[in-house]
Amino acid sequence: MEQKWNFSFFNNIFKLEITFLIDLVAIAGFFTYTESLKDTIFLIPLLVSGSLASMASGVFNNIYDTDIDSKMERVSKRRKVVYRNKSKMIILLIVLFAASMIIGFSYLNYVSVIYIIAGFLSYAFLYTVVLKRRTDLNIVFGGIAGSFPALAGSAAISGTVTPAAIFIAVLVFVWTPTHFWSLAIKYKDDYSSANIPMLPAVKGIAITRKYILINSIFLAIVTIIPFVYSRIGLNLIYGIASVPLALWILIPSYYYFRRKGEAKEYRKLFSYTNGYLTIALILIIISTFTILK
Ligand code: HEM
Ligand SMILES: CC(C)=CCC/C(C)=C/CC/C(C)=C/COP(=O)(O)OP(=O)(O)O
Repeated sequence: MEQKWNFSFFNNIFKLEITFLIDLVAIAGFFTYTESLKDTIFLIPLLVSGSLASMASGVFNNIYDTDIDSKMERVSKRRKVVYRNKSKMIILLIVLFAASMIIGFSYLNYVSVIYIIAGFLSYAFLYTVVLKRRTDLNIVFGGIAGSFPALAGSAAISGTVTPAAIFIAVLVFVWTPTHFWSLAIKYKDDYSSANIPMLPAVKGIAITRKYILINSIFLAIVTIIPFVYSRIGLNLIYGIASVPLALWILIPSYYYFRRKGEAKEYRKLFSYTNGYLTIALILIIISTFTILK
């Protein structure tokens, strides 16, 4: 059947939905450094360079994982395209990453580009090559890939990493296990057949439900830290909103834990995690612009 070149095709190959949320992480990091709208011109090279690097890391992951992806129903369509066009994918990977570096080193502070490179390397190598096939903690440590965009955003103009950008980096790192493990419950059998040691495939769904709840409690605590620790530099807007935001992830995590939710229910919690992070990042951006310090 002829492959349709539509959004879902490009999303599959370049992991575009992940890149969009990664871009929001970088934007939030950026605005923790500057409240001046005249600096927003720097967002263009930051988002172009960061998105190209994120897409390049996704293409690397798809090329490297063709062997295991052939055993997983969820990624079977993507795998066919990548496997049949391996040399084109390698050229694409090189072009995307080179373009990212040219734009980054031409228009951004070099510290910011170093964080973009760190994000690429932590996803492409630390997670994909080193951790993914070896340990059931692969996504816990591999999750650092999503933290580097916050630091890249903060450092875009002057190379400075703000305390609030470090907070965002920590928040995304702690968010990742709830995000992915809630999805991994649905694809447990896929990961078992591909022999990938994702938590539900190794320790079972009951343990994974418990780990998700424990991680969500930890994430809820981290969410409200700026409310009680003003040195992070987020103001009352974020502080007050952080309490319902913490409940946004805590209540569904507890609800599905108690209901002993299976695959389709935990797919809902997965969607909640993306909603949670989107709202958290928007609140952080708003709070950097308001005077309620
Ligand atoms: C080690 C870390 C991570 C792992 C293992 C992971 C895994 C996944 C997987 C397997 C999917 C489903 C893709 C599909 O439907 O085929 C996904 C979707 C997604 N991830 Fe993650 N992810 C990680 C980190 C992140 C980060 C850091 C972000 C953004 C900050 C993110 C945002 C998203 C978004 C927006 C989607 C699409 C949501 C949807 O399909 O409705 N992920 N992730
Ligand atoms: C600054 C910069 C470049 C940051 C990169 C951030 C980034 C793209 C993180 C990716 C997150 C991730 C591990 C996705 C799933 O991979 P998977 O192999 O588990 O998913 P799959 O089975 O769908 O391929």
